[in-house]
Amino acid sequence: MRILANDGLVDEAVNFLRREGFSVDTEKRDYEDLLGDLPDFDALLVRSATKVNRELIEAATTKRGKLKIIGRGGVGTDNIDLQAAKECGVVVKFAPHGNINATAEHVIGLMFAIARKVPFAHHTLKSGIWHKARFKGVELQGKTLGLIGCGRIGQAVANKAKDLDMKVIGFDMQRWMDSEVDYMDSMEEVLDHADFVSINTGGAHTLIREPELERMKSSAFLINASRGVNVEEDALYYALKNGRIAGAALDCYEKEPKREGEPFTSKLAELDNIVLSAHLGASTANAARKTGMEIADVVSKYLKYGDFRQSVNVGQTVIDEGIDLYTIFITHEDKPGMFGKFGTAFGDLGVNIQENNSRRLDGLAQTIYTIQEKPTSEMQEKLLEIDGVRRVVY
Ligand SMILES: NC(=O)c1ccc[n+]([C@@H]2O[C@H](COP(=O)([O-])OP(=O)(O)OC[C@H]3O[C@@H](n4cnc5c(N)ncnc54)[C@H](O)[C@@H]3O)[C@@H](O)[C@H]2O)c1
Ligand SMILES: O=C(O)[C@H](O)COP(=O)(O)O
Repeated sequence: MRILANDGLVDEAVNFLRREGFSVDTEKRDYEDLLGDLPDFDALLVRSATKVNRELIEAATTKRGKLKIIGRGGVGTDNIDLQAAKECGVVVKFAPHGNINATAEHVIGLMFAIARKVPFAHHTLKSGIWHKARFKGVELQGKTLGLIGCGRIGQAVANKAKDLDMKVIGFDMQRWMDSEVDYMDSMEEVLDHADFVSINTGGAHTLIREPELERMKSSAFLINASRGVNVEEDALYYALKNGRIAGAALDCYEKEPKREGEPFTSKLAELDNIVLSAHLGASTANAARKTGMEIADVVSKYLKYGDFRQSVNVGQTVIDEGIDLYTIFITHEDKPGMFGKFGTAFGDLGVNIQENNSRRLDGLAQTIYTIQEKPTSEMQEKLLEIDGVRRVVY
């Protein structure tokens, strides 16, 4: 099977996939080339740069199109049309663990950068001018960090901030046990009290507009290493220009260039109370290795064994399907044709099969069918009539 890694993949992951028997192509394709080439690949691996829209997915899944899975080497899947993939029978998986620390460290780094004005001091010294009084900063110790979104990355930021003697408050609809976060009941409460606000929700919603910026302390800093869309850039521009808030540090933007070396334009860059980085949260060798290995592993497992774990557009397990399910256990001879007969028996009884799992016993097989109807004695008898079936229980 063929895998296209369109946004790069560490050598270790490429080698792993080759050892697993896949052929791996890492040559980056632009959109037009992808449209033509993708139908010949079984899997597409991307980071955030490649936009995988409906047109591309449909083109790759027409009758002869082979695309079966899209793997996102990272967390955010907002660059992939998950619904189109679902409609076309393409599973999307992600690899959310490898870049937690890298991103959390970047958030803390951005907080220091904006609080101590390091980039501005660096810039003036590089241009040959000594400024000391102008770059008086603030310390993080004793300040309140307010997290909007307290998931994997938010929690990691909270732990690091605690080690810096910060107070950590946060808002999330889901609360982690044993968290360093002092949970608030609303985002507004966080905005009211925080000296540093860090967005870590991801997703496609705009959370910070003018009213939210108005609520923040005038001495507060906003950090966004989540997604550009989470903060309305126009509103942020005016809040920074008018001194409504003290500063901001951004890693993500409403519009991001797709390729290395492309121009970046934003009026935010005119301001001198903002620090900008080019979506660098996950850009460490460690994160690339961990994330690359993670996505290679879960994509390989889908193609080789039909394993749905770490899927984001379909249930990872039957439990996630959200419907009433029942199990029926069949011990049978391990020979060809058995599953066809089981399928026919269930079909004749009008029973919809959700999933079946099977393991070899000594000379026999143990199969569990997960079905959408409650098992009955009629079902049991019909299955027992099949030649080679030893036992049926439910
Ligand atoms: N800058 C980077 O390079 C970089 C790297 C990795 C991840 N990210 C971004 O960080 C995001 C978070 O990653 P994660 O692994 O922590 O994801 P996660 O799913 O573990 O955490 C996100 C949390 O945000 C919460 N949330 C969602 N909407 C919310 C809202 N309106 N208000 C409050 N909470 C809300 C969710 O309940 C969840 O707990 C990713 O989705 C991605 O967009 C950026
Ligand atoms: O969602 C993510 O994992 C981050 O935004 C990282 O994106 P990248 O892999 O393109 O650096």
